[in-house]
Amino acid sequence: MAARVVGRTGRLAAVVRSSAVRLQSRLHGSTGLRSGSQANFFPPLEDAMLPSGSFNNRMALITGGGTGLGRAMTATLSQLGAQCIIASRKLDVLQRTAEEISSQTGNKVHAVQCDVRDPQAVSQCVDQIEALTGLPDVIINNAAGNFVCPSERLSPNAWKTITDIVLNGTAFVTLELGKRLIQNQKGASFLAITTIYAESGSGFVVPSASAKAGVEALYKSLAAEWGRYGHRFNIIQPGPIRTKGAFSRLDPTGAFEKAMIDRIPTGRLGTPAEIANLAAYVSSNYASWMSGAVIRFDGGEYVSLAGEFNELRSVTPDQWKLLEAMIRKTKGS
Ligand SMILES: CC/C=C\C/C=C\C=C\C(=O)SCCNC(=O)CCNC(=O)[C@H](O)C(C)(C)COP(=O)(O)OP(=O)(O)OC[C@H]1O[C@@H](n2cnc3c(N)ncnc32)[C@H](O)[C@@H]1OP(=O)(O)O
Ligand SMILES: NC(=O)C1=CN([C@@H]2O[C@H](COP(=O)(O)OP(=O)(O)OC[C@H]3O[C@@H](n4cnc5c(N)ncnc54)[C@H](OP(=O)(O)O)[C@@H]3O)[C@@H](O)[C@H]2O)C=CC1
Repeated sequence: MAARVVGRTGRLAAVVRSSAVRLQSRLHGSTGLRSGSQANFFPPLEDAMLPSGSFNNRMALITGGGTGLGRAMTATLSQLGAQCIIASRKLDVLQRTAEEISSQTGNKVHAVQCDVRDPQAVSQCVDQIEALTGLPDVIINNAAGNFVCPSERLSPNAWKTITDIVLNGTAFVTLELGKRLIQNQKGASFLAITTIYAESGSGFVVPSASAKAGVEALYKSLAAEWGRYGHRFNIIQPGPIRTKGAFSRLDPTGAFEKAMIDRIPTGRLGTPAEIANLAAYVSSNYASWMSGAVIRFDGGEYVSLAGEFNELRSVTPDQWKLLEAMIRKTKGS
């Protein structure tokens, strides 16, 4: 009798395992099955969400605003009436983006060259901003550097490069602007763009994970300390959103993208316009009671990766009947 039960259990386990493997391989195959079906429930909306004019007479600084997600945030804020300043290392890229967005929205976008790793350059950049627009009402710390690399291959300078851009760069920009805003008794909204693995840590992007975790500690700390000066500090943790900057350094072959989509419950990547809408809301006066918030914006990827039993998604209804019967048959421990 015991042998029969054990035999049957073993066969069932094998059936469940092989069916899960089949399903997994279908999901990871080129058809992109889950992104083709589940994603239909969650279509991305691309229009600006807030009422037009929500940022009239407001100045916004977006670091790394020339490309990718920073560019999308700049476009949305500009469309909503803000005068934007975008700052990063490549002036030609910034100028091109500034002209394109200005010509579409009719609102001025200024391009200012700045390497956020250099505190002197940051101070000069803020001088320039003060001369151009006055101190900003909205600051989005979006600039970052990253690449996948086994930690044993990282040189000291590789570590320093990423942590300097992400943690020190964010700190230099935030402290320089914060001090001047405090001196001028002007309130402001500060937003930092981190990542879902700032919370969990992640192998193969260890300098980025460490620095982004530091940025989160910085912003949560200042939310508590500088509310008295009229400053709000919030954090958005995006999940994967296709940009050239991120995907060329984190998924250079394109092989990883399918696996990411397969584990995201909403069945697709995010879009730059979606994060731009969230950033606009957090930076707007509609969110004036929001400070110290950490907003995960990832289509459900984080919880999908974390849950011990989430792989059971691949068990079929027939297999569940068998599993349930086995569980119900169990008496005692
Ligand atoms: C698929 C997406 C899913 C999820 C995404 C989740 C999170 C995403 C987070 C992000 O931050 S994505 C944004 C990514 N964007 C960027 O990185 C844009 C800016 N990046 C750069 O400019 C470069 O990539 C940079 C970060 C390397 C900085 O450029 P810089 O010119 O200042 O540095 P160097 O080229 O001189 O390199 C410095 C140092 O690092 C070593 N190094 C560079 N690349 C690698 C590598 N791929 N692997 C290992 N080491 C690398 C380089 O050799 C230098 O060290 P040494 O001097 O040689 O010791
Ligand atoms: N795309 C994604 O899937 C995800 C992105 N993120 C975060 O979103 C943000 C935007 O990333 P994304 O748009 O994808 O990638 P991009 O590579 O397009 O953006 C990074 C920006 O940072 C700027 N930058 C890099 N180094 C410096 C520096 N030393 N000084 C000033 N600016 C610098 C770059 O401009 P330049 O080269 O001109 O200096 C670039 O515009 C980052 O904070 C990233 O960590 C988080 C999770 C997921």
